[in-house]
Amino acid sequence: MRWDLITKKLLLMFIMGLVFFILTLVCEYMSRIRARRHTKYAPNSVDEEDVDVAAERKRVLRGTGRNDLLRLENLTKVYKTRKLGHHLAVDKLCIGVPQGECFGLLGVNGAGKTTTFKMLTGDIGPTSGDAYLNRYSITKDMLKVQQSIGYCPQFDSLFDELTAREHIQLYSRLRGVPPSQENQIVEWALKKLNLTPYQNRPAGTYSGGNKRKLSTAIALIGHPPLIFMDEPTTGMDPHSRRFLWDLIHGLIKDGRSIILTSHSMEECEALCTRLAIMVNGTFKCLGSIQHLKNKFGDGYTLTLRLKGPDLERSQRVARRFIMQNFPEAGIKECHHNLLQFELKDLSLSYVFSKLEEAQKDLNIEDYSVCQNTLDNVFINFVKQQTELVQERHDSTSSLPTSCLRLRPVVLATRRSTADPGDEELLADAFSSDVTIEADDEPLLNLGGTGTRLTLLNMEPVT
Ligand SMILES: Nc1ncnc2c1ncn2[C@@H]1O[C@H](COP(=O)(O)OP(=O)(O)OP(=O)(O)O)[C@@H](O)[C@H]1O
Repeated sequence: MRWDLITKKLLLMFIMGLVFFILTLVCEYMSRIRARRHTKYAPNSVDEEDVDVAAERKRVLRGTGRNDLLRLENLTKVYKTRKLGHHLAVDKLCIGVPQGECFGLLGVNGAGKTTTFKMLTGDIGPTSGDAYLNRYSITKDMLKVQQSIGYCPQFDSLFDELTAREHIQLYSRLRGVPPSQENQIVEWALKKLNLTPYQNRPAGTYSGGNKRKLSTAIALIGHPPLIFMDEPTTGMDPHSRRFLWDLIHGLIKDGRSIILTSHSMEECEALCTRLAIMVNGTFKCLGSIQHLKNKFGDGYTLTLRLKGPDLERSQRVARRFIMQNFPEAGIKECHHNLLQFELKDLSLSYVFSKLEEAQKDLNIEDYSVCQNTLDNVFINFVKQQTELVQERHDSTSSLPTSCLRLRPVVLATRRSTADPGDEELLADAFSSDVTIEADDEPLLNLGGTGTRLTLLNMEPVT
């Protein structure tokens, strides 16, 4: 009788276990199907990528870059968010970075730079693909990888109460510096980053620039062969910036490799041996600065500022004139009284003579013709990111979808200090440097200003 009861209970437990197991399998299957349905893959597939990016992919995957210090093989990250489902932040990156190279990662807010760093430093795991540092895999030997890297994160992760000296001591111990060498390392780091005058002050009292210096000092402890620097000069004055650039040059000469993200072309020109521009998690171009300038920086940008009571009409007339006289011209910007065109294969004298002739008839206030630089190349690539972000936002909100460019009309800062002037600032920033965060309510990140505004409503720009 008792055995009967025990057998029944065991049978019941087994059946419950089986049901639970089947339910788990069903849930897992459903979530995979949902993931596949919701994951937004970048429109630019590997087949359509730039020849230099494709060549690097081939080189890395063929194994020719086996001796590179850092190797990324199809590194991919998909974030899972409540509002947007699955969001592809980094898409099959392939790159090899040899010893002694400073590699620049450029891209607007939200391009996927920090996510790439986070995967390489073990902050988050990749969804697929792998990366190797000194042949150690980030998916299998993260501890070994972490021993060989230094990381200066985008946001200083410092303890307000600790001094610079205490920070360096702390991280020296964490990195396993022998006690006999600790003092020497601390003095070296303080001197190297010009922090000696502040060594005994709590880090909470430092200026933004000195905090960045301390974060850099921490990244250098233990002499790592590879250092990740996420916007290292943000908040630094020009003098401190030059100082840090010299330091980075010294590190490269020493044979260390550096992966740097920056929003400054000038910084990349000063430091990077090669760079890649990242858009929507993929590389859009890759190579030395000179190569990218030669490849993408040709032609001119013609900017017209129009005047007159009927700007719409002036715009129509000006566009017709440009298309008739410079049929190869492509429109770049059309905003209020400003029109921008890209001109190729035209002599400057021809452009100027035509414009001088027509200046009055076209209601042109003033105009300029300038040679395209790497900045223009960057802005052109970056527009693709802004447009995709905008599309994503449109598809997840009830905002008007007919117009790509939108102007924010109701704003509130994250803090409760909404300033009416912000609206103008935001309208300006919106066309160039904007992120709508995927995991939060729509937020606009005003590049450089550090301001984050919540977007409550939008209206199409007419
Ligand atoms: N924890 C997260 N959950 C969901 N989505 C995220 C998360 N972190 C980042 N993202 C999204 O992934 C994309 C890439 O973000 P990432 O921070 O890597 O960009 P970034 O190029 O480093 O930008 P920034 O220049 O502002 O640092 C963005 O669309 C961002 O909204």
